[in-house]
Amino acid sequence: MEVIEARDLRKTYRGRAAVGGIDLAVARGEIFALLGPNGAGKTTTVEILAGHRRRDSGDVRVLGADPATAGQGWRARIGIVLQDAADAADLTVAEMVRHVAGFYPRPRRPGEVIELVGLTAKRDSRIRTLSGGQRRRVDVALGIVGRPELLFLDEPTTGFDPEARRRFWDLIRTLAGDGTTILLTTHYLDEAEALADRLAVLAGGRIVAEGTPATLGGRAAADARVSWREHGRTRTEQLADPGDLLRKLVADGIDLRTLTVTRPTLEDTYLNLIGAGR
Ligand SMILES: Nc1ncnc2c1ncn2[C@@H]1O[C@H](COP(=O)(O)OP(=O)(O)OP(=O)(O)O)[C@@H](O)[C@H]1O
Repeated sequence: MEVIEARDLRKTYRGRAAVGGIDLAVARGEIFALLGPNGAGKTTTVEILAGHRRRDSGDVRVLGADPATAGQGWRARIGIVLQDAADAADLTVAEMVRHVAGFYPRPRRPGEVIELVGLTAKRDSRIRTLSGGQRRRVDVALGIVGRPELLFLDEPTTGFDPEARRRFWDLIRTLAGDGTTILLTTHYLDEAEALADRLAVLAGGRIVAEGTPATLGGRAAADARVSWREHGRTRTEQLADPGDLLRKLVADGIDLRTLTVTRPTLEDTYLNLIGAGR
């Protein structure tokens, strides 16, 4: 059974469609990424699926229940890291994590969670004294402390330094490996590529493409771009199968240190899709 199922999900704000009829299916243990430009409808979608916002129409099942009417027992099974996380004022990291752990029937140990997000050295610091990236790590800690079956992450790594981001990726992979289902939004294409089993690109409230990072938008079948230096000039050719050209270049004795063969990056593909979606 799918952990998240949505059919023809719609939400309008003052006559403007923020989500204009999307279908989603996410299986248990899957990491699913929602990509899309600012205002595409990602947060609205996540908030509806997490039971934080009412939809106008569409069929939605999340962990077997309708998020619009599901109760406390259902809420205890999900974890949420939203964009505008709560302001924790005067509590320390450890106090806050312990406090939130108290809402769940089977929480992780607060010390373990603080360690997982790399905040052990800051456990007794007041949250308001932390840097932006450190506060975001507290948000992630609060999202996972309840040992959720399903975790919603809305731009979770904004403000993370590169090391914290890699550490977060490892954490997400470990959680998914243990069977946690994860729906995340991100503007970092490398993050989507590193983490997502599948992803969907939203533009203007609609899904314009869906697939794996390797196949999205026909990426796997895209032409290769071959570039090399010859007679002091850079030459470039784009072609489906570069085999013959490469053999010829080798036979011609070109300087192989100048040779590159590339396919469109996920970012190239994404930008193409967004352009096409407008
Ligand atoms: N509470 C609200 N009232 C009115 N309009 C809203 C509200 N929340 C979102 N919108 C509008 O709905 C559209 C989708 O917003 P949403 O926040 O879902 O986009 P997003 O893809 O998450 O963007 P971002 O990448 O900037 O976070 C936008 O045009 C936004 O202005």
